[in-house]
Amino acid sequence: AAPPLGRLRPAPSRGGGMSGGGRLAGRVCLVTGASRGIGKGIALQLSEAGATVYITGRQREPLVRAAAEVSARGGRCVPVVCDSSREEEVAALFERLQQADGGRLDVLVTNAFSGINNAGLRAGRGLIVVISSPGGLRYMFNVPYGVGKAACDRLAADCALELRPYGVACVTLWPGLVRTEAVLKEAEGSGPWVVQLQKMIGNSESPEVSGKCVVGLASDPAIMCHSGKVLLTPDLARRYRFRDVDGRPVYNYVSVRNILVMLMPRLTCLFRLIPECVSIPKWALTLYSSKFSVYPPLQTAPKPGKNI
Ligand SMILES: NC(=O)c1ccc[n+]([C@@H]2O[C@H](COP(=O)([O-])OP(=O)(O)OC[C@H]3O[C@@H](n4cnc5c(N)ncnc54)[C@H](O)[C@@H]3O)[C@@H](O)[C@H]2O)c1
Repeated sequence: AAPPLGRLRPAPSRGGGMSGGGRLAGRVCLVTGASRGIGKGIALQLSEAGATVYITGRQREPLVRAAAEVSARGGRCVPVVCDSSREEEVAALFERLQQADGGRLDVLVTNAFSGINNAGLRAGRGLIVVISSPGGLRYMFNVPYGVGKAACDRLAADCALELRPYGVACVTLWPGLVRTEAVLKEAEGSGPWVVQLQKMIGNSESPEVSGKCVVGLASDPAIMCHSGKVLLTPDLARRYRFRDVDGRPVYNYVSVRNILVMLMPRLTCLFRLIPECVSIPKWALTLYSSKFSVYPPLQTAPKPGKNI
């Protein structure tokens, strides 16, 4: 329903704050669902790189608060109240972009998520980054979560094919466990799942890691080589040579060593001999989720859990 947006093209630089000198100066970006969590982390990093960042959310107050934090990083931030599951609100958002920035949109990050699929399954033009998760590979949390993530991954792959002739890249980003406000609150609870979550939080990433990934992709001259792929935050951290905002390396959640340590913590000393950079090959991950292979011996699905 959205009117077509401007194609990826070199942009004139805009004045104001750091936007004259940042890596993404003059770029116009839109991040859906950015009043908190990963969306806000991405908006913060895009702003720090000097971009104009439109952020959306359903409630004005938290969105305006987030916009103030995002602008403080140097770029221009425009908060727009918009429920991504409502067609008419999405159309109005794109209409506004069409008017305000001459219809240009360089980077679209579809992040808005509320456990329902019609919030995350829309697309536009430009560099499109769809935020998804390994829940797209196999059962995680509950049925709508997996269906939504698998659909997001497929949306990005198929859009990449159709948009390639226009020079527009479309990728999926899988963060690891992210220390969002919601995850930290969940970890304050109790129960076996919470105990497991608390252990995993030590190896989690900040919401700005996804932002650094998006900035890296938006500045990558070879971006078309990645179009259509599922990209993992630890892989992009290595490719674009960045660390988390606290200076720690981004945890490699597909590292053979890290997975073995998680499964058999008593043998940690032994597994430490395996270099962390040795990851499970992507083809093996694909086989793990193959629709034609026997599903792992789960007699019953675990009790449906909360989404992350
Ligand atoms: N947190 C993690 O550890 C983690 C890991 C991997 C992937 N992910 C994925 O990243 C995405 C973002 O997750 P998060 O943890 O930041 O979630 P979150 O709940 O912290 O934030 C979601 C944001 O989207 C907004 N939103 C929800 N529905 C919306 C709608 N209809 N219209 C507009 N905005 C809407 C919310 O207001 C909020 O700002 C999700 O797709 C999630 O599955 C999260």
